[in-house]
Amino acid sequence: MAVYTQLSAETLSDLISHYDVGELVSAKGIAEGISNSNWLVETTTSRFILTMYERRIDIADLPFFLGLLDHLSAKGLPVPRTIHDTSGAASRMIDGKAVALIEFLPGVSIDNPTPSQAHNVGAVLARLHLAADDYPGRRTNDLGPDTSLHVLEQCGAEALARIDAELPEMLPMARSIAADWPKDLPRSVIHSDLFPDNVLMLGDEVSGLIDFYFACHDMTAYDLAVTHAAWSFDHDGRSFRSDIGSALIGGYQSVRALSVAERAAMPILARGACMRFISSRTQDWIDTPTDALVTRKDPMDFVRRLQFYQSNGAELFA
Ligand SMILES: Nc1ncnc2c1ncn2[C@@H]1O[C@H](COP(=O)(O)OP(=O)(O)O)[C@@H](O)[C@H]1O
Ligand SMILES: N[C@@H](CCOP(=O)(O)O)C(=O)O
Repeated sequence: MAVYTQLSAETLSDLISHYDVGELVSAKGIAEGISNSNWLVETTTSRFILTMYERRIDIADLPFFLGLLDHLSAKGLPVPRTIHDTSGAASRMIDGKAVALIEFLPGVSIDNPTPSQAHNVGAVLARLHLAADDYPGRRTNDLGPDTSLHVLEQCGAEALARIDAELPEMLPMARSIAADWPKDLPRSVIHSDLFPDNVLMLGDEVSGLIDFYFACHDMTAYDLAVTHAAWSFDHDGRSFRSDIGSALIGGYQSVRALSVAERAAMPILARGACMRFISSRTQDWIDTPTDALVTRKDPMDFVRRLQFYQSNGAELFA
């Protein structure tokens, strides 16, 4: 579940009265997601998503995230635009927490993509990179390979072994990824968390890209590597779907060709992408009480993916 905060009907009505969107009809908490509280809000004029920012988001970054939604949406990407309140503000505060109202987009998240769907996800990711290139906002990636290494070192080998006997093996791996991380590849604003649950689809078409709250400036090929790792395996990372991986990269390259250097870097970028999710999931695993109303995500799902890339990355991206 992801409704961390209960909002009364009066609070919601009062909030909606600050926007030019009609009157509140209903607000339903959305179970999906783990970081923020989300409600599907219906007013007398339309449907919206109301997000309350709860965890991992520095409120100072909100103008970057919300401005990016409007920038990409204005360029024709399937990205929700933000609804500004009657004073022109893209976010408001409720009891010390920031909230934003954004456009509701149709579509469903896909668990088992077809190659055609994966192709279209790859293509829209490349369009996103091209469209974001002139976005004036700046935000550095604070979840790069040095952070992954630091997080795992802070947890320590003993705590890692308590989660899984194989997890401590990720410490030397994280060191080598951080040491060899490429630096001179093309950059833009990247989504950096384009998992299936952050893509809405209608049939084969991508109808929505959501959850830009890890977006930052970084290497575009790294974003493709994150997306490849998130889409091309079954749920627990035990089996690789080569048709999906190829379709994703083919779709990306139908819009933006990878350079020779980007292609050569894909194996380490894919390992680094896995390490980023191993480290955040490990940290959450340790920090989240077992009785919390949030389902913890297993870091081992991405250890298996990383091991796959370690063994097969060179041929896979050749
Ligand atoms: N603009 C949108 N249009 C339609 N549904 C949305 C939109 N934004 C979020 N959702 C729904 O809310 C859920 C959680 O949103 P998300 O931004 O992924 O939350 P979290 O940051 O907590 O992971 C999504 O899985 C989707 O069902
Ligand atoms: N995609 C990440 C988790 C990030 O959480 P989100 O709900 O904000 O997308 C993972 O799978 O570890």
